[in-house]
Amino acid sequence: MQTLDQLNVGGQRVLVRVDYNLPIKDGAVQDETRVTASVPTLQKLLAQGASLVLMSHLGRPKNGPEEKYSLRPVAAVLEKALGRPVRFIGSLPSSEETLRAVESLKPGEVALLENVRFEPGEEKNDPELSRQLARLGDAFVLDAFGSAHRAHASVSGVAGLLPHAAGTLLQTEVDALSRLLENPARPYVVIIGGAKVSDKIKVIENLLPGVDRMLIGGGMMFTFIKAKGGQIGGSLVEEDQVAYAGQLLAQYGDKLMLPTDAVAADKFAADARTQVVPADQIPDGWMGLDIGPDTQRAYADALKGAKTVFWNGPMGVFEFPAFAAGTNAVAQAVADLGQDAYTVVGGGDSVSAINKSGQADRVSHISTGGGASLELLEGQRLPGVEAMK
Ligand SMILES: Nc1ncnc2c1ncn2[C@@H]1O[C@H](COP(=O)(O)OP(=O)(O)O)[C@@H](O)[C@H]1O
Ligand SMILES: O=C(OP(=O)(O)O)[C@H](O)COP(=O)(O)O
Repeated sequence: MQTLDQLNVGGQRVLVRVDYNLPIKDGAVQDETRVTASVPTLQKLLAQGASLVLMSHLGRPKNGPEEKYSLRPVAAVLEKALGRPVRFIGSLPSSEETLRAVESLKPGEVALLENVRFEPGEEKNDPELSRQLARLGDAFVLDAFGSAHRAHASVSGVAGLLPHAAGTLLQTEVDALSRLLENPARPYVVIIGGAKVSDKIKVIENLLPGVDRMLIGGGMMFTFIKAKGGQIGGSLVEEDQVAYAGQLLAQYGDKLMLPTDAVAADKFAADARTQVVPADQIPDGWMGLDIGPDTQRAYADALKGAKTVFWNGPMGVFEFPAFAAGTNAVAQAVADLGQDAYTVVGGGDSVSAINKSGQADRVSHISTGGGASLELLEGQRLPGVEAMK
């Protein structure tokens, strides 16, 4: 990839794609890792006398602008992390209003644009949107490792239209994850959970041949349990992928570990009634929101002695304390491996969870990308990385 040193940005306006898709609850940012991780790149560009136009997505808005997906709360977080004012530009990134606003930036000034996914062309990688975004800078820097697997206008589309380079976060992440690709020390254990089941179940097949064990938790578990004929009540499931999950179990059953028990809830809420049940016997009207105590012990045992670990996706709905025990138990087991293992935890919510558990300092690498890391680990070329070559 081209590096920042290969760009001469003094006096220029630099368009920077960051990943500020932060976990936000009731308007409050829950975890700032993705912002603080971007600061070295931003400081480096500012030190060279550039002005900065930052763009990111937040969540998955489907119908244009919506207040709950606004990046406005992130501007204050960035201001604090950067120690200088940040101008939030609330108009659509492609609009003339945004162009006029960024044209008035002076060297050393920083602007944050509104959510690029409010633009219908963003996820379609619409060339017209890429052209409009390219007007906002003299050069383009990609530092959004967490989005590098998306061939979207603000990630790869705009790169072809401006002199470009990878930011230091993107570079550091690719280097840290490459260690997992090149002869990982064994046993190598991968843990997958979370809620983005349809995205992430696809990478499991390509990861399985290279790992010694894969532990499944979170919302991911129920598609597998259903494939085994289990009863999953109202739990998260990807019906289209049940047959595929069955094939994976038939081929790799010896490597794949599934939960034996789960914490079931009578509603998706912090104050739900709960009960621990066998993971394949979730009653009708109930949903599985965490792995149970037997599974926590079994997963901690499976992690003992591991020399390489990659974890993406919380084991349960850790945002509610009643469903955080599974995630915390796995965080503890990964952290307890200490210096004897190379341990990587990645993903917006997974990082938020390990920070909350107090174990973050004890893992080798905290990655800002979940899906991006998984795609890199299964050997795929990431559109963002390719665009920076
Ligand atoms: N059993 C479950 N049912 C529904 N959602 C779950 C379950 N377990 C975990 N989750 C949710 O998964 C989300 C994180 O998933 P994901 O985005 O895939 O992870 P990451 O951001 O770390 O890549 C969390 O918000 C968590 O509440
Ligand atoms: O949070 C992200 O991915 P992750 O949950 O896999 O870490 C990235 O910002 C990508 O978001 P997307 O999966 O909606 O494209």
